[in-house]
This record gives sequence, C-alpha cells and structure tokens, in this order.
Amino acid sequence: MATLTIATSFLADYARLENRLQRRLRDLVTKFAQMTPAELGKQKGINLEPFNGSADPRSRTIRITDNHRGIVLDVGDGEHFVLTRVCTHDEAERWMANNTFKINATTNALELMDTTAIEAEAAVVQEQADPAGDRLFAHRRERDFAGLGVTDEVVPTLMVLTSEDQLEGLLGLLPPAQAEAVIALTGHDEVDAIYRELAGAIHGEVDTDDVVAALEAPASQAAFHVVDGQDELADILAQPLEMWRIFLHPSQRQLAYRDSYSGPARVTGGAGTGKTVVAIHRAKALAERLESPLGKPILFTTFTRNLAQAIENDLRALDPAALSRVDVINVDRLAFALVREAEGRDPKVAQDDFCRKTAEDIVFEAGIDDEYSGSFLVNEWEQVVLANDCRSRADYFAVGRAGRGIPLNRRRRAVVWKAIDELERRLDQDGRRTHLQLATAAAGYLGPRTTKPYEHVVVDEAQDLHEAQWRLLRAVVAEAPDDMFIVGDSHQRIYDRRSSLSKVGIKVVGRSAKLKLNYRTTHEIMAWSLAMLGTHDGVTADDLDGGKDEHTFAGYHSLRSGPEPVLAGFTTRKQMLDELVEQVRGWIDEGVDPMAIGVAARTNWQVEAAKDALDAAGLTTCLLPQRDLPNQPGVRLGTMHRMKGLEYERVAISDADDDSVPATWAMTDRDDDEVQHVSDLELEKCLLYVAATRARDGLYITWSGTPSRFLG
Ligand SMILES: Nc1ncnc2c1ncn2[C@@H]1O[C@H](COP(=O)(O)OP(=O)(O)OP(=O)(O)O)[C@@H](O)[C@H]1O
Repeated sequence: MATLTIATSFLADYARLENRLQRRLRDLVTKFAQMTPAELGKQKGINLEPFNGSADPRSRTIRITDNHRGIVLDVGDGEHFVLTRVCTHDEAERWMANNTFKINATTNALELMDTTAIEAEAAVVQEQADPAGDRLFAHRRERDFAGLGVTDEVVPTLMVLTSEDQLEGLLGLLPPAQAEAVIALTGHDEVDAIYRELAGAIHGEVDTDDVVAALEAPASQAAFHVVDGQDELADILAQPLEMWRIFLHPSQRQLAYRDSYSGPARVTGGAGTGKTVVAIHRAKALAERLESPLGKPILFTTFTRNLAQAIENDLRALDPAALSRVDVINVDRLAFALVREAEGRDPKVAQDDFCRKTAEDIVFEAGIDDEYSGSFLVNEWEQVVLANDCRSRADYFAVGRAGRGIPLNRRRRAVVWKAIDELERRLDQDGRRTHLQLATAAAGYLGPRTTKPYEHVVVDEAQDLHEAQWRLLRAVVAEAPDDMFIVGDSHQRIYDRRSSLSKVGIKVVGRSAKLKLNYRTTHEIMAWSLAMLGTHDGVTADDLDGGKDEHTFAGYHSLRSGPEPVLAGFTTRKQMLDELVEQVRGWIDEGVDPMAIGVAARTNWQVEAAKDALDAAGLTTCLLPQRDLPNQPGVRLGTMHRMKGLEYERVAISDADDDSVPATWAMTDRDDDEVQHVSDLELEKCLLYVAATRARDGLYITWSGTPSRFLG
C-alpha cells in the first residue's frame, strides 16, 4: 500500500474541480493508495512522470484528463507520495519549473517554495519600502527570524519593510509555519515567548534529507497530512472544504493538543483566527483521552443555541466518536436543564421583554421614573446584583459599582434596592426566573455537590457570558488540571457583560494565549473592519479577566486578499433595497451559492424589508431562526446579533444609516448616563464589527440618508 500525504494546495484544487473531474481524480487516488511498491514500480495504472526542466527532480505529474494533471512528490522510497496540486497541463508545466520541496533545517517542516515568485515579490516590496521610514521590524534582529525557521532568502527584505501592507504579498508565498513566525514577530512579544508559542514547531536535530520524518513534524502539519488508510482518504475527499479538520497551524495545534494545562486556560484572538476550531480540536483531544467514560464528561458550551448546533455539527465532522463524550449545549439551556434536574420540573423562564416591562411598571408606580428608567433598573440588577451574587440589601450595599454611570449614594441605593427587590418579588410571584437567575440557581444546587457533572468544560464566545453564568460553569467542574478551556474575543462583545474570570474563581494567569492569523476574512475586509473599530474613540479591548489588552491586534493578519469592501449610500430606502437586490443577484450570477450569502441588518423589521425586496425579485431567501440553523436553500438573512459566530462567503449589511447603527433606540442618552452611553456605543460598534467580519471574500455595506458615524 502506498502511503499518501495530502497537501492543503491539493485539497483546495480538488474542491474547485467540477464533479466529473472530482470523481475521476478520487478513483485515481484511491487506486494509487491501494498499490504496492512493486505495482507502483511498474507504474501500473498510475503514470508518475518526471518532467523535463522541473525545479525539483522528485516532482512527478499524473495524467487525470487530456488537460488536467496532478502533481506529486515522489519521496523515492517506493512508498511515500505527496499529492500536491491539481491543475491544467500548462499550469502544471509552470509549477514544475518553479517549485521545490525543502526541509526546513530549524522546524523540520516539509516546505514548498516558489523561489522565483518569492524573489520577484521581495524585489517589489523592497521598492515600496521608504528608506527614511520607520522599519516594521526595527525591534527585531535577523537572527530572530532565523531562530524561528524563516528562510534566509526573505530576511533582508523583511528587515527593510516600512508597513504591514508590504508584508501581505510575501506572507502568501511563504510556507505556513514561516508565515506564522513572521506574523508573530510583527508584534511586540519577546522572542522567547514566540518561541514557546511555536515551540511545537522547533526541532533539535533535523535531517534535511529525510522527507518521511519531516512529514511527521508538527510544523509540516499546517500544510501536509499523512493519510491514515482508505477510510480517512474517502472522508477527506468527501469534505475537501473543511480544511480546519486536518490542517492546523503550529500555534493552533500547540494549544489544542497540548498534553495538559495545570488549570483553566484562555485563548483570545481577533475574528476568524480559528478560536472555535481550536476549541473543537481541544474537545476532541480531551475526549480521546477519556478511558471508558460514563455519560458525557465533557461540556462544550457557548452563548446561543444556534452556535451550539453549529459546533455540534463541526465536532461530528471532525470526530463523530467524540460526540458520545461531549455534551454540546448553550449556557442558558444548560442552566435550564440543571434546574429542571434539581427541582424535578421545567422552570418557567422570564424573557427580557417581560422583565423590562415589569421594571418600567415598578419605577413608574414608585414615582422614581424621572430618575431611573426600567432599563437602568434591569441593568443595575444584572450588572451589580446578579453579577456579584447579592442576596440581601446588605450584600448590595457592600459591593462596588465600578463601570456603572449614575452614582448612587446610600439613600439612592436604598431606593434602587427596594425597586430591585420588588422586581425579584414580582417575577417570583409569577413563578418565573430569567436565564441569569436560573444560572445562579443551578450554580447553587451544584455548589455543595462533591461529584460534579463534568470533568472538562470548553467555552466558546466567552466575551458575552455573565458572571452568573461563569459561576455556573465553575460549579459544573471540579478545580483540576484541564478543567476549563476558554476562547473569546472582547471586540466581539455584543451584550453588556464585562466579566472578570478571576473574580468568579477562574484563574487563567500563566495559561493564556492569543491567536493571530485570520483564516476567514480577506486582508481587505479585515483591515477595513479594524479601521472601523478605531473610529470615534476606538473600542477598548480587555482580556476577559478585568484587565486591558493594550496590543490587542498586534500581529493580527490575514493571508488572503480580495476586493475592497464596497460602501454604497442612497437617498431613499427603495433605491438602497433595489441595489441590495442587484448586489446579491450579481454574487449569485458569479456562481456564489445563495446559502453562502448572508444579509444582515440591525433590526428585525429591517431584515424583513431586505427579505421582502429579495423575495419580490424572485430570489430564494431563508431567515436565520433563533434556534436550529436551517438546511433549506436560499440567501441567509438575520439581524447582526443572529450573525454572531457564523460565516458567509459574501456578506451584505443593509440599513447602515446613523439612526440604525448605532440604533438610536438602544442607546442610553448621554445626558442621562454618560458611562452607559459610551458603553452602548461600543457595543453597537462591536456589533457592526461582528457582522462585517462574518464575510470571507466580499463585503457590501449600504444605507439610505446619513451613513452610520462608524463608516466615516
Ligand atoms: N488551520 C486552519 N486551516 C484552514 N481553515 C481554518 C483553520 N483554522 C480556522 N480555519 C477556518 O477559519 C474560519 C474561522 O475559524 P473560527 O470560526 O474557528 O474562528 P473564530 O476565531 O472562532 O472566529 P470568530 O471569533 O470571528 O467567530 C473558519 O472557516 C475555519 O474553518
């Protein structure tokens, strides 16, 4: 049997082939994998042909059709072959003439290098660099690059660059582990820290002639995967777009497959950096280690039910067996289920609207509505009382109110407490509890129990969880190594919750890492989104633990490029909606699957209006529901909140005018509460950031009237 290795480039080419060619190639590859070295030696059925003038004497082509060739590295031992590309005959000729396989002497990675292209790009960017400008890598020495395995050919060029933009072209040409090292060096982390972060990629002894050993090196695994038998081969070829299942960058692999963390671990990173991917791989790694477990000892939780469903689907795609050990459930359902178990019946849930309306009644009836709104009361209850688990008036008087805008002296606190007490009483009288109250109740039931329901907890979208939910998560698992693995991004916080992990007993100090490579979004969309975040008193980033994250985007990069986002303003909503329809139709005409197009707006009625316009134009549409992601065809439409955690090939954002984004109705008046006003504004900007960064390749933002202040 031949041992086949699949390169990312092969899978990307394969995914683009039309079905007929995919079938043909699949048959060919399957046959290839079944052949013995003797059969391969006789070239039986697989014509591995060398190529005159090929840059690497080990490169071979195989004929797929008259016009299509596969490119294969023949390791030379009669057994190992690397499936590298699928392209037309002419492209294959060019590829063979320019590309070589090398083993990196530092990282032991097998690397594919188009030295001609790298030299050409290096010459271009050297021209662009301003000799008098500040150098991008002024804080680094040449040997820092060499120590992380960056090829000598590019280091002199890197040292003269004066902007991150000049870096983009080169990064796309470098092997992934090298690109990741260069990206890490753009930031300000100590080289030693980067070294540790990529430690799995650095090797002691390297034999630069031993391809088989190189294929096993962690640094190779971002671009090459040794296939483990026929079943895996079939599985990989059945889902060629799901590259995240197979190829992890060194920093991702290091985080997901680390043997053990001595306690809770936290991974942050910008949008699209693979946080969810790492969390899913971590769940798989933990599941594999459990020996004959009873029930499901791993909890994987996230914010919404839709996201939990998406994660469950991905975990199934990665490792179906893991699902028998991992409970994937959103945090509100978890609280609900635990309370039901403890109380023996379904608790009644008080929804936000009900709660807010009750609060409004209370402040009105108490005659304090000119000083305090219903929203203020609910916020004070959630952000101070429930966040600090205050059970009594004395508790409330004892806690700090940092971050709350309106100051309350003792007399005013007493008034507010009375109103909050009344709110809790009315909910209780009605037999209802909010999701946060259920989380508190569930944590209370679990607290005294010595046997906890889970051995490991993995948390996604951590930035939006409330202290009450963190207390619950702390209570479902005993403090032990590998108890909690937490991923999140404070720039994507879209609910008014700013928890501090350490405050709820989750100590991540010394076990934190940040991902920097954006796999989802093109450089252009990413750069636009970041610039947008920086407009009008940029959003303040935190580390999910009450601290500031000063260098939040240092080293954050995307290796892909595409068109600039399109921003289009119109005088009337009708014009805006007509053009939105044209944009979406244009994408579909280009060949984009309608299901890969997401249309977002700030409010439900704006989403409905966009849907009506698309429907009227004869396009198939599908609203994203609150729960259970749909399978039916059609362009996806949802509010910006609903888009959280999802992704689309193209995204259109409708109604991005200054009354809607920020939503006037969701903003506290500056005169009423300056602090809350600023916080609301940040949340609204983060919401636009979340919506924009759902786009992989194309972003269209449109409005009528005055554009959102975040756009200018
Ligand atoms: N190693 C990888 N190889 C290929 N694709 C990857 C890899 N890691 C992540 N991706 C892809 O990048 C995209 C973003 O990944 P993911 O959703 O995990 O990022 P995230 O950081 O959780 O994003 P966000 O915070 O914006 O929701 C996904 O399409 C994922 O499949």
